[in-house]
Amino acid sequence: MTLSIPPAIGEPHRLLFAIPKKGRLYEKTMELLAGADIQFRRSNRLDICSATNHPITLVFLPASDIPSFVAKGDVDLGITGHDVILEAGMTDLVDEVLQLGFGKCALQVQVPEASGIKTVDQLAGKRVVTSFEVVAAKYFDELDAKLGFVGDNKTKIQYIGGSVEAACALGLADGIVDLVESGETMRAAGLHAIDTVLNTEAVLIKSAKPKHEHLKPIIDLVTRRIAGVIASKKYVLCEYNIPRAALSNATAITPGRRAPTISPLEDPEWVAVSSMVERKRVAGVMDQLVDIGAEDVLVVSLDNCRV
Ligand SMILES: Nc1ncnc2c1ncn2[C@@H]1O[C@H](COP(=O)(O)OP(=O)(O)OP(=O)(O)O)[C@@H](O)[C@H]1O
Ligand SMILES: O=P(O)(O)OC[C@H]1O[C@H](OP(=O)(O)OP(=O)(O)O)[C@H](O)[C@@H]1O
Ligand SMILES: [Mg+2]
Repeated sequence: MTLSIPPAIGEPHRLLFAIPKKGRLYEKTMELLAGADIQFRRSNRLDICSATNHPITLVFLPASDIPSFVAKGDVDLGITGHDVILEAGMTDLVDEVLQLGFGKCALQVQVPEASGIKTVDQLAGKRVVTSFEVVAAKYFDELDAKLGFVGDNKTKIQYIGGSVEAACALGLADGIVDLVESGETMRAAGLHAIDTVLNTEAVLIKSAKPKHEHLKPIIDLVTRRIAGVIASKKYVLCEYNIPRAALSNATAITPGRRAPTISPLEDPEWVAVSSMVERKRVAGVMDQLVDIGAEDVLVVSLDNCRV
């Protein structure tokens, strides 16, 4: 598809694409845009800029503001965390088009290791500090209801904007609800997790009721390109030679996405096979292939692809 020269910002047929302006999602989102060949030059400190090779305007926003901008159709596409969409109460108003494979972490209930609290039932009714007050309130409302806690006996949720892990040591809370990836922050604060509220990763979102129907082709193009970048990180190409007699066993090990490519070799007893394999499975796949007689097993990284 050929796209016309971009008109100026604000012209109606430019796609507005919201990008996290800082934090954990920023670097990976920049890599994704580069992989999708969305080129731009952002002036220092400016939060809006035009792509130079597509009719797209990038808007740099806090990750937590992106769901409501997209839900209202004020921007057409956005990248943010699944957790942020739930916290903003926007699940019904935005479509999560693609899971992006980064920003993976879990929202967990944590208590001081020294507290003796082992279950969320023991924490219920006490003080909980979090940046996720909506999600945490829903979680503890359900728990309080299950335990029959009402009125003053209900769990007290208090919002703070950051450094949530310090709340227990400061005497502000008996437990917290916060994100955990490696667990380093949690352990450094002397906390341990007693339950997982949700798992999250970065997602590409669009409005469930888009304002600009005529932008559908460029939305689809960007979505396909980003899907291609993600697939190229998720898969590798595995190539090997195998005796014809072992081919059916080999293709069971490497079935590919649709089907493996099988090519004849000069030696009629042998064939060459080429197949996409999930990167995280590839070491085990290579072991199995060698076990059934494969030779010259090669693994090739993908720069980009369309799936
Ligand atoms: N440790 C982490 N590992 C992976 N993803 C994370 C982690 N922390 C946050 N995220 C994801 O990134 C989203 C934005 O959080 P982040 O902390 O990067 O933004 P921020 O709080 O606006 O930035 P900052 O912490 O720099 O002020 C979260 O909602 C979550 O989806
Ligand atoms: O399990 P870990 O790998 O340690 O990651 C978890 C930490 O990452 C995020 O904090 P961030 O660094 O964004 O700082 P913030 O608390 O100021 O937002 C999150 O709020 C946790 O504190
Ligand atoms: Mg943060």
